[in-house]
Amino acid sequence: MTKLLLRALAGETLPVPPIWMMRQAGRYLPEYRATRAQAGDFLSLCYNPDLAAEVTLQPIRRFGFDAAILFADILLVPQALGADLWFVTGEGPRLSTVTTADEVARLKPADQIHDRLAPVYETVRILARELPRDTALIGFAGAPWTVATYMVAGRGTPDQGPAHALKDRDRAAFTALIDRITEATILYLSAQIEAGAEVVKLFDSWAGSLKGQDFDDFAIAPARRIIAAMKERHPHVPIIAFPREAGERYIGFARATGADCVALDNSVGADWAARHVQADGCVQGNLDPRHMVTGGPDLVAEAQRITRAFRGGPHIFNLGHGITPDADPENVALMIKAVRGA
Ligand SMILES: Cc1c2[nH]c(c1CCC(=O)O)Cc1[nH]c(c(CCC(=O)O)c1C)Cc1[nH]c(c(CCC(=O)O)c1C)Cc1[nH]c(c(C)c1CCC(=O)O)C2
Repeated sequence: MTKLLLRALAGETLPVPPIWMMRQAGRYLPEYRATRAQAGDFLSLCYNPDLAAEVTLQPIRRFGFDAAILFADILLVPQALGADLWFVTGEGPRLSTVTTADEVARLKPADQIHDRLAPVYETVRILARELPRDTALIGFAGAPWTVATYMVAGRGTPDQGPAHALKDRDRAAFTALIDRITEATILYLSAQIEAGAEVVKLFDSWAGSLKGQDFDDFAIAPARRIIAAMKERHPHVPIIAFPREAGERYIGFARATGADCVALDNSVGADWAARHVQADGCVQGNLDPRHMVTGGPDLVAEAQRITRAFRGGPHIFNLGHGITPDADPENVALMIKAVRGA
């Protein structure tokens, strides 16, 4: 029997949707915090294949999710392209910045990323061996726009202002940056698939800040290019695209990019998305991650409402964004029970 996640991605309408959670390996789990302490810090954990595989498996053991997502980070690609990367505890990522055509040109060629990323491929190989037979393995990368917002600003920003400024001031340099990330992403995802990833997901967390033609040029076009290259190299590997906060632009996104599934954030209504997005194929989402903190009957009611809203077509149950460190693991168990018993 094929894995539930792969059946949903192939377009099958299932009586009970497969379920997994963004950031399911993370700080809300005491066993994650212990393994991270053993690794020393977050990046050392990402580059330690045994420990990265261990934290990937922890939520599978505890909750029995239908999918595991490789433990790594979208910012490993900029680092492999030559940017300095470090994490400031309690604040988030910091990178050396790329803000001129010269600095873009000085990044490493895309085909030189593999030395740095080899430990990630090893993590995938370990997982492909060790996961339970019913659990699908998801690889991932950041989408070029989202990765570029961190490379230009050197950190996370509330409005992606620095990347918008570069795009508006020097569109050629910005486009060259997007192209370099796009090429690296194709090679990175292909290597993950060759190591054993069965599905890949593109995280465009800041897609919502692109408006009008910019959304077409920097959210749709790079995703379409990556997906076309992946379909040529690995035609049977499904691809999930997550253009977070795309709003109305979720409509037609799967057709425009070739994605097999569109992941929805929790700012769109499930009934609306069932009508306008699921009509084109599989969707993933979209419970507000706040419910993992607050729990109770509201959590159960919302999880069941979403499950029922998407019941008429292919659906993967997930949160609308990552689970937060203040979440209670008991609420995760409650969510799974609500969805599987809905
Ligand atoms: C924007 C982005 C990043 N990383 C990622 C995104 C896109 C998705 C999203 O919007 O959340 C994606 C990501 N990051 C991580 C994964 C692993 C797989 C998963 O469990 O989903 C994935 C898929 C681990 C992580 N990546 C990070 C953590 C927490 C680090 C820690 O243990 O201290 C984890 C588990 C750190 C990280 N990494 C990043 C930031 C901004 C931060 C700091 C914020 C935070 O602390 O939550 C960049």
